[in-house]
Amino acid sequence: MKTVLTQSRRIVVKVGSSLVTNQGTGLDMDALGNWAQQIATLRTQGCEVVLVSSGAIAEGMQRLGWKQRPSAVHELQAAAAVGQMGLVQAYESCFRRHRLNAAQVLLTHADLADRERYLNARSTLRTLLNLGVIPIINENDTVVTDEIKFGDNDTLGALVANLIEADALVILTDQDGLYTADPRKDPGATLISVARAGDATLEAMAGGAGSHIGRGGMITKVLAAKRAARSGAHTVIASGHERDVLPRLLQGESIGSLLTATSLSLDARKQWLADHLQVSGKVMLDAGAVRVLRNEGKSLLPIGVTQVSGEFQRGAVVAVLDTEGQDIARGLINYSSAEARRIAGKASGEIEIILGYVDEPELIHRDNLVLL
Ligand SMILES: Nc1ncnc2c1ncn2[C@@H]1O[C@H](COP(=O)(O)OP(=O)(O)O)[C@@H](O)[C@H]1O
Ligand SMILES: N[C@@H](CCC(=O)OP(=O)(O)O)C(=O)O
Repeated sequence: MKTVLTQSRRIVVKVGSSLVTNQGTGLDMDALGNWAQQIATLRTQGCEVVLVSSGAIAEGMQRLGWKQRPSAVHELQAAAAVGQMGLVQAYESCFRRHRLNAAQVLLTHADLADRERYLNARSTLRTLLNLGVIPIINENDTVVTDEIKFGDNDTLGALVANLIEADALVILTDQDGLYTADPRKDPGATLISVARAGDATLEAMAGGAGSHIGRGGMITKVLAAKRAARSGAHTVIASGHERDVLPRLLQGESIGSLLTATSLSLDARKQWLADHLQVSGKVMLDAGAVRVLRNEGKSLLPIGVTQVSGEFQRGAVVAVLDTEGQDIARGLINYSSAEARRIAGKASGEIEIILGYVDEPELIHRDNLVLL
């Protein structure tokens, strides 16, 4: 299992409230500074990192002088709004020391369930990563109610891993990893070092939050690993206090609990593509394009497309039809419907002349295409 994370080029790191706020006593600047330094190291090694950070509510409570976590949702939302200020300020100054820009991204469940907002979030995050910026994500607590809440940032971390097709999700917490039982309650509990993400026995071991600071506990981390595995991402649950935990993990060291995605990343991504997304448009192919897609496993080029229907944006999932109109594949398309109509039937070399720019020479890359 040593090599699993060494191949990671894009990772999501999630840090929990108890870590970020030193068990609710205020932002732990040393810890934040440490993670920023580790992330800066990963960037110099060519690894893209998205940080999902909790702690807004805990920090807000601290700033407002509240000793007890309120149960009223609007009070929690108010605390989050206050605390988020401190959180981003702190990260901003930590990353500045490494000459890295950070960006605040606040998301809700509805943003990732809605096709257009999902695509917008995805392109923004990809653009930030291309620009070398570190996106710092939290749930947009101000606008969410219980029904549309992620509720815990472990789930949000997994959805972000799906969104950006990350290779790994690293969940840093206040324990060394997943134990056979909650170590706060069972001193005999032992650490699980490797398991398969989605293994049902893990769910039975994982309990809720052991403190009043964190929300989800271990169960949401185990479920997040299962969800992240759907797009091929492996998950590590480890202690955020472990020295240089991120670079060491990416060097292949075994730290904490590794929950592996079973299928190959590409296969899993295709499965996820086939299973999880609605089709927003259709492209019809000529016989030659059908042949190369089916028999040679190639990418779909605009020249093989005879018709484009539906309205969609770049990155949408579209159905691919043969000459008879039969659904033969689906894939993530590199151009919007308006652009695709203009370049349909044209050679890839002509894309720039027609559109004035080229996003990709393929209409759908073979890695983003699944045959049905
Ligand atoms: N099987 C388990 N292994 C480890 N920790 C567990 C387990 N079951 C429950 N826990 C509890 O989960 C807590 C971590 O979750 P949480 O408090 O939500 O942290 P975070 O703020 O990092 O998300 C641990 O402190 C621990 O008490
Ligand atoms: N958006 C909330 C997240 C709460 C949460 O999920 O906490 P945790 O279980 O520590 O990851 C906050 O920033 O306080």
